[in-house]
Amino acid sequence: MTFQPESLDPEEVQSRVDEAVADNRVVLFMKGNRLMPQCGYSAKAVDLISQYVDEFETVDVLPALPHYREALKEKSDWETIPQTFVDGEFVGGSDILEELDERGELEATLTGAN
Ligand SMILES: N[C@@H](CCC(=O)N[C@@H](CS)C(=O)NCC(=O)O)C(=O)O
Repeated sequence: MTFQPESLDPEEVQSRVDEAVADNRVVLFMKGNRLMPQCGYSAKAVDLISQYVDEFETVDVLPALPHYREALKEKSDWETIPQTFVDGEFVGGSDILEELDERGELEATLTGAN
């Protein structure tokens, strides 16, 4: 059987991004998935988030990378992957997650705890 990559057009990707951000408190757009990240930055973001929340959504951008890059940039004004959104708001990539963690602010950012 031949493997057929998923074919996604820009509008489909835009609505997947909108829905993922709207429907999940914490969502990480990444390369690969939680179990098999395909980029060190995505792996770092998974590790940082997993310290504080068990349940979070991940979206693999690799099946349509150029479309996801554009759709995400529209929302976040951020050029690179990974991208984390919490409660509908863009939080950052892996460096920003790390900075928040070093300042002791990541848990509260992810959980809404004060
Ligand atoms: N410093 C960035 C690193 C992220 C990064 O440089 N990502 C690269 C490699 S995964 C990227 O998105 N490149 C553009 C692309 O692949 O479209 C962060 O804080 O997240």
